[in-house]
Amino acid sequence: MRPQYWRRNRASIDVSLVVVVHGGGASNISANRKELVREGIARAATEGYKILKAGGSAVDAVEGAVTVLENDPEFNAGYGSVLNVNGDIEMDASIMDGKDLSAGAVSAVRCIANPVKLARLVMEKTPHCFLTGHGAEKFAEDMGIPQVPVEKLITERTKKHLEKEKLEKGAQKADCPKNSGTVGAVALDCRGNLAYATSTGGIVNKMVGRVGDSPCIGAGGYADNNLGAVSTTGHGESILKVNLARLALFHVEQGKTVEEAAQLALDYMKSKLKGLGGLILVNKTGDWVAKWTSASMPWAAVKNGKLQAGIDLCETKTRDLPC
Ligand SMILES: NC(=O)C[C@H](N)C(=O)O
Repeated sequence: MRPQYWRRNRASIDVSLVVVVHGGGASNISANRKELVREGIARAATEGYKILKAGGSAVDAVEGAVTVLENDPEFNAGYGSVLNVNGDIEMDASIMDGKDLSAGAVSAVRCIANPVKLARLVMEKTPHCFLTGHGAEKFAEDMGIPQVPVEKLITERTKKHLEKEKLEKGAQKADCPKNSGTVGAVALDCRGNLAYATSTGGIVNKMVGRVGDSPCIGAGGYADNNLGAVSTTGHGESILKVNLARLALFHVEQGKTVEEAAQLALDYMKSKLKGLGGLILVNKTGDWVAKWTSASMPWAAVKNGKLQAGIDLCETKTRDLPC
């Protein structure tokens, strides 16, 4: 008879490792930014996959991938978050472990570089799921997370973006945020665990105190080992109203393929509310999908050492990762 550990190891290598990331459902991305966005998204997926290959958990992988995107000024999360009506930053993030449905979220946080890390600490070090504003920042301080002056998270591009938005439109009313770049990741690890993380600066020119879908479990994302993991992006108010992430997984639960489930959920949001957006989804057997109804959504996925990435519809580039 084979020893016990053999079976455990077998179980761990039978599952495909999968990481999928997105860089936000958006209107068209200008040609001069496309390459930077493409590189950033591929770097994040590669980082997530590296973590999984080294034996890290799905939660480690989504946190790692999202951290890369929060640190990249091309994306609307962490450094490079869009500005609210006062020219200030208020960021939202959430994370969930599909193994036991544990979840952590923060909203309206200002002076930290990586809200996803704070969301994970909420999940692991508090009896709560969700901390907001001042309380979340106090908790960050207690956890020893360094304070970053908010000006350090603001870029020239986000300042211009706000000016342009104010000139053009006044209050934000779009069905889909313009040129946004909310980020998210989903992963399946070698133990069959699923996780998601989502992080955002929200929508440009938003009211002070506005909280979107991204930190809300079931809307901005969801993970359940029995079903799959989802991270969403797009018009936050619409995503909240249809509970987009959980809705997509409901369709998986009903026996739909990942492709069908994503399409049904996004179509419902569009037909019911004219809300546009996108999502990434991986199920428990490692099938994955990236789908959007917005004009574009940068995405990248790694499975079996192969990296695939795209920005617009009908555009997928594939390359093998060095082992
Ligand atoms: N682009 C985005 O995904 C924005 C985010 N869903 C929000 O409304 O806060």
